[in-house]
Amino acid sequence: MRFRYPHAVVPLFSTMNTQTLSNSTPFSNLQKSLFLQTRFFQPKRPFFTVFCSKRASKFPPLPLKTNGYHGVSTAKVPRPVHLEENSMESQFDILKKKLEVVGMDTGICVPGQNNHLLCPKCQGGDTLEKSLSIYIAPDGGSAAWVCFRGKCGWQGSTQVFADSNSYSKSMKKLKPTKKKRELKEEDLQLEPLCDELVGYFSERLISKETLQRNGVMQRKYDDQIVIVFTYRRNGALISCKYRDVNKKFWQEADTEKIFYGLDDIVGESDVIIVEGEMDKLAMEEAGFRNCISVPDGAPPSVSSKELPPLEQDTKYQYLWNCKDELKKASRIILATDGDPPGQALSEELARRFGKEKCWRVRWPKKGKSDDCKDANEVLMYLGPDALKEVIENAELYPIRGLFNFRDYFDEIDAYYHRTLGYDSGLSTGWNNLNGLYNIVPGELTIVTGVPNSGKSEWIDALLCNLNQSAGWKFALCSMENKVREHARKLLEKHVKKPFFNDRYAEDAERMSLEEYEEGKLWLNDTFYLIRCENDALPNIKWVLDLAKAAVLRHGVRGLVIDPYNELDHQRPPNMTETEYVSQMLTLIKRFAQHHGCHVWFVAHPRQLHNWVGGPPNLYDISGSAHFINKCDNGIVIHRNRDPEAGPVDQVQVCVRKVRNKVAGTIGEAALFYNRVTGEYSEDDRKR
Ligand SMILES: Nc1ncnc2c1ncn2[C@@H]1O[C@H](COP(=O)(O)OP(=O)(O)OP(=O)(O)O)[C@@H](O)[C@H]1O
Repeated sequence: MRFRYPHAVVPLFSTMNTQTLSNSTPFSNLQKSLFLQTRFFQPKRPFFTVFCSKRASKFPPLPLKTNGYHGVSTAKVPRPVHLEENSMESQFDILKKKLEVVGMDTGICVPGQNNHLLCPKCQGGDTLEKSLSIYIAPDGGSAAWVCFRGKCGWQGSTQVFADSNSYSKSMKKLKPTKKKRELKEEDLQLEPLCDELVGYFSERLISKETLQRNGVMQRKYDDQIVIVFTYRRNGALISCKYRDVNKKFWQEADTEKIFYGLDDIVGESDVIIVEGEMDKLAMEEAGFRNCISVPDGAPPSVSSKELPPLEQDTKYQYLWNCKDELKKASRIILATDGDPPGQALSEELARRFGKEKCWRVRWPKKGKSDDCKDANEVLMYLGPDALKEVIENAELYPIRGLFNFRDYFDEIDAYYHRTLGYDSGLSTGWNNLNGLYNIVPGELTIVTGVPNSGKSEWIDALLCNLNQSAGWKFALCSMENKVREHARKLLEKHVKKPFFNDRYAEDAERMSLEEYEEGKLWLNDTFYLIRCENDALPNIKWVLDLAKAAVLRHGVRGLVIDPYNELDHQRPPNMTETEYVSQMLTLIKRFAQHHGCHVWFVAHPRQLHNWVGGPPNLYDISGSAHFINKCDNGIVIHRNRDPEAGPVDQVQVCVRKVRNKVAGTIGEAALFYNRVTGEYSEDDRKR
């Protein structure tokens, strides 16, 4: 069926659903039944058929665009190369001729201002009112007009040349002069709903009482009948929205856009907002009168732009022009459609109301898989109690960056059921450290100790253990190690044999060539080196960028930065070292958490005066107390160098800070260092 809009109304350009009734309701035979009833009104035409345009004019038919007349002048009229001084007059003459063709008496018209004429469409009604306001551009090249009579509302525009500059100017000029029409019910010839329409609503579970209380009417256009939703403020008619059998909507032109049902929310603290009049009526059936509907549907998507100033927020003026009615509203329940445009509308409304004031609903399932899409569907498929439940169970509108624990329940469940992996930490491989220190992905461990205490050796041994037990791979940024020496140390730990048969190997058997070759493959597969090839010092950002690449490309689970003082510290002159360290550790922690990568960061203690050989304190780390403040774990590696105090190969692993009690606690454990292979063991007999 073809559908045409009358002159006095404008189609809704929103994404409002235009499905046919038969598609959108469970009463598939409804449309058919309505058609069968057509004889009641017009024997030969279907009831609710297309809506005719206004009665034929005495003027020749004009090609209509949705907003009125455009066609006459938009034909491709060749534009003169240039216009002479007196061209304005000639343009204006052409324009006047065009306007006369559509019945305007332009004798008194003056360019550059609004002129008031008798409307050729409605002839000014009984009072012969000069209701047509026509603005003619100062250069006489274009005109735009509107009839302010409620019953007419004819509007249009024309221009002398298709690409006339003055055209857009005159259109703009007309806009502010468009005053909102005051509707009179008697002019619109609204009628109470006929029994058939009441029946149609009752099939959608909307009662006659609800229809009457909400002023739902009907209107005849020649031989057509459509539903009329009356938009009122303080009881006065502000606008009308029409709906035909095909679920096509249009509105009275040049009327103020307001929420439907506005009077129902005056003084209410809870306000429900829906996306259509039917939903507003459905809410009433579920016991909620404090509900309003937006007047013109939903946008296709959320705007990526900043909110415009109020006066430029044209699409949402209906939200700004009811501040009084919304004065008491402290809770806005957004119950727009469940489809993407409906959700975009919710977001746009929430942006304007303030998300902290907003709630949202979840539409329940109507069948095995499909969700209800709006309030009327819930009413029809599940009944009023279900709709009531939907509103009562409205949840807080999400605010970016503000969460509740429910948002994380999946993750917390996985933590509880230990399916996340290594949440209590991965064992270091030394049983006597199990209660003290375990490796949790995404944490930062600071390792310190006096020079030569074995910090680097112990970390290397730890990495070998983690690789052996869990297959973890690592990125190494070890500035003090030559690559070949670092390879030797790691291979010795892996093969458990010395690299050379040198003095340090004592009488231990050297690793064989096969063991060495196998070891090389393991080395290559397990460690990724972050090094500045030009002898420059790496800065932390550079290191973390490469570590990120190692995570993404090779799946590394750990990063070693050894040591802090070998990084290139580009500390700005106005920044203290404390501030600098704080920022650097924030970067490292962010990297660790984001990539679930454990970071070991080696930092030296400052020069200790009066040092008597004991392990240093974490607060002794050179640079800043932030090392201990910001890390998740703090470990001091210390070894005995006094033969009289005990075995000199004994190493103390002093766990001085553990933030996560699941992963360990403060304490100390002793390990024994095997000088030949670089291995550490908890049992001195294994040396
Ligand atoms: N418990 C130990 N007994 C004997 N020698 C050890 C022990 N621990 C480490 N070493 C030796 O000390 C040397 C330095 O070890 P390592 O590089 O791990 O120390 P470090 O604390 O990292 O030193 P620096 O702070 O200078 O970087 C190595 O030659 C290593 O073999």
